[in-house]
Parts: sequence; structure tokens; C-alpha cells
Amino acid sequence: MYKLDEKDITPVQSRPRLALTLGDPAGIGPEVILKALADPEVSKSCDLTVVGSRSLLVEIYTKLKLAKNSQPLANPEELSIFDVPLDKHIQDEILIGTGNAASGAASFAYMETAIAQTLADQFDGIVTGPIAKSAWKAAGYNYPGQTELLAEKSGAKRVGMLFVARSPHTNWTLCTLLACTHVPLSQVPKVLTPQLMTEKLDLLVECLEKDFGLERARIAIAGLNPHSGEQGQLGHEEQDWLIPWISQERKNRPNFQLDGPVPPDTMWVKPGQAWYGNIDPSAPLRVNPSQVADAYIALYHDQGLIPVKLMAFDRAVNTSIGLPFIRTSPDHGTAFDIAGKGIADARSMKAAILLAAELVSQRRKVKL
Ligand SMILES: NC(=O)C1=CN([C@@H]2O[C@H](COP(=O)(O)OP(=O)(O)OC[C@H]3O[C@@H](n4cnc5c(N)ncnc54)[C@H](O)[C@@H]3O)[C@@H](O)[C@H]2O)C=CC1
Ligand SMILES: NCC(=O)COP(=O)(O)O
Repeated sequence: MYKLDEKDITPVQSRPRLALTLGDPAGIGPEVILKALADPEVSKSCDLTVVGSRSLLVEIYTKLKLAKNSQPLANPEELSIFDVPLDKHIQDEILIGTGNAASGAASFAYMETAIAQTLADQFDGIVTGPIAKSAWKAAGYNYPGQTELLAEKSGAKRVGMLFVARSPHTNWTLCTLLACTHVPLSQVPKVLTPQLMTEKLDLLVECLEKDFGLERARIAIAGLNPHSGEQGQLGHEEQDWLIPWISQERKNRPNFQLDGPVPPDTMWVKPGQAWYGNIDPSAPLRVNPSQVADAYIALYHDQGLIPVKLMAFDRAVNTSIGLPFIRTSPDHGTAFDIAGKGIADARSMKAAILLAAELVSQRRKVKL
């Protein structure tokens, strides 16, 4: 059994207080939570309260314990749980592996409870288990994602989706902001405007300063079209507004080096090298820190998340910026295809909890 050294334990009064929502109970959220909470590194970093239905969590725990090659799981009896009981007819309709109106109603109730408790200062931040947007819709809640619900309930006018991942190979941190998020591809060129970009850049700059202590930073901004439009031959958005917008922002923000529009197909080559470190043992490549940016802005969901998930699916953290409190989430979804099998990887959930605890501590320092 792992024994904590006294010096490892953060003094109780200064520990970040985090709410941890179960997510969709039909997905892998409860499993990755039970696995992450079995890790002493997690339990010593913060005070965690699971927000969800106790009886469901106990039921899932009991099933997972019986799974072949079961990994260590936290015992719900030993966890702090803010119980959100469900009506019997809803609980009876929850089927592991199938998102539906009942599982959507449950995950929505967990989020509403965690947000209300956080706004009432019971928690410093929320780590959310994955939900299925389609299950929320089936339950009658038409939100593109949890981010929008968090923004609405907390009164945040602006919100951004930032993915943060620390390389296990080099310790380099990849920060990727999505300029637009759950937007159908055909709508992306219409949604992207200089106003939206300025809003997202403002959020990113505030976050780099406040949460990452970077008063000067280098930010790379992707183009939209192949080769960033090839001077208008392969698309016009860069010439029409993106290049003029970047030039103006360079003048507005002298402390920030803004690169771009970077052709999207090569934007992720240097970050990939910085992530993996020496990729060619015969000619050891050291990525010069001056060649990588502190943050990358992808113009739309998959432009940013394909490279992030290729490099860091097991550890990237979805971080909402612009809220009055910290919110993180693993980068993956509900994974209904593997729910209940005991094989879900909990590392992204663990990273989400550790990052939330780190960001709460960082914000406390900034406030002093
Ligand atoms: N933060 C959130 O709440 C997120 C929610 N979603 C939602 O999740 C649902 C399913 O989305 P998909 O696109 O299928 O993405 P997904 O991330 O749930 O699954 C994609 C693939 O990765 C695997 N996978 C995912 N997480 C894993 C883990 N921890 N360990 C091992 N394998 C894992 C799955 O088995 C599947 O093969 C959708 O309804 C979507 O809206 C998706 C991403 C984030
Ligand atoms: N692809 C990211 C994602 O779906 C997360 O959305 P949200 O629920 O955090 O808004």
C-alpha cells in the first residue's frame, strides 16, 4: 500500500476544492473517475467531491470490480460524494453503453448542481466527466456542449476552449485554443470574424498571463485554407480579413509575438518535434525553444483537435477559459463502445484533475 510522506501532503486548508461531475453515467466517466481517484497523486493534490448519483456510482463500481484485469478503483464508500439522486424511472432507463434521454437528464443534473455549488463558493472549480451532447438533446437540453452551459449559468460573456497537454517525453506544454468549437464545417467560414478572433485572443492572452504567468508570449495562428490561401488562389479569407487582423493585433499587443497565418498543414510540425523530442537518434534533434510557440490558435474544432489528440489523447485537458472559476475536463468523450468493460484509460481525467488543482493554486497566488 502506498504511504504518503507528510511533506507530500498539501496542507488541508490550502487545498483546492474541486467538484468532479460523473458525466454521462452510461459512458466511461464514472470509470475514469474511480480509476483517477485511486491514484494517490490525485488524492493528495486537492479535496475532491464527486457530484453524481451515489447509488449509480456504487453499482458501476461493483460491476467494474468483477471485470477481468480490473485496475485499482477508488471505493465510493470512501469518497466525498454530493449525491444527486435520480427519479427511479430515470435510473431504471440508464443502460451502460447507450446514451439516451435518461443518461442525458442525469449528466445535466450533475452539471447544474456542480455549477450552483461552485457559484455558492462550495468549490473552487469543476472537473467534468464527459457527456454526450446527443443525450442532452434527447433529454430536452439543447446546448452544443458543457462549455456553453457553464458560460450561461455563470454569466460569462466570453468563453474559450483551450487544450493543454504536457509532453511526457520533453515536458514541453502544448496549448491549443479553438477559435470556434462545435460548429458544422460548412458554417466555419461564416462564424470566423475579426471580432470573434479578437475575443478569443483576448481570452488567451489573459489566460497566459493569469494562469501560466506569461506576460510575453509567442502565439501562432493557423490559416483557414490550404497554404493559407496561397495569396487568394486557394481561398480568400486570409487576404480578406485574417492577414489584416493579425497585422492590427501585432500593433495592439507589443508584448506578444503573433505568427501567422501559418499554413495549417505544417503548423503542427514544430509542436510535434517539441512534443516528441529526439525523433531521429542518428541526428538528435533538439527543438530550439525559439521555434515553438507558447500557444496555438486553431480556427476550428478538428483543425486543432486532430493534432492534439494524435500527440496527446491520453493526457490532453480541455480547459474552459473566461469563466469565473476553473473548469477542466478530459479530452475524450463518453466512449460508449467501451463503457462498463473496465478498459478505459483514466490518464486524461487524472491530468484534468491535476491541472485544475494547479490552476486554482496559481489563481490564489495571483490574487494575493
Ligand atoms: N468533454 C466532453 O464531454 C466530450 C464529450 N464528447 C462526446 O462523447 C460522445 C462520443 O464521442 P466520440 O467522438 O465517439 O469520442 P470518444 O472520445 O468518446 O471516443 C472516440 C474513441 O476513442 C476511444 N476512447 C475514448 N476515450 C477513451 C479512454 N479514456 N480510454 C480508452 N479509449 C477511449 C473510444 O472507445 C472510441 O473508440 C459524443 O456524444 C460527444 O459529444 C466528445 C468529446 C469530449
Ligand atoms: N471536443 C470537445 C468537446 O466536445 C468538449 O465540449 P464541452 O462539453 O467541454 O463543451
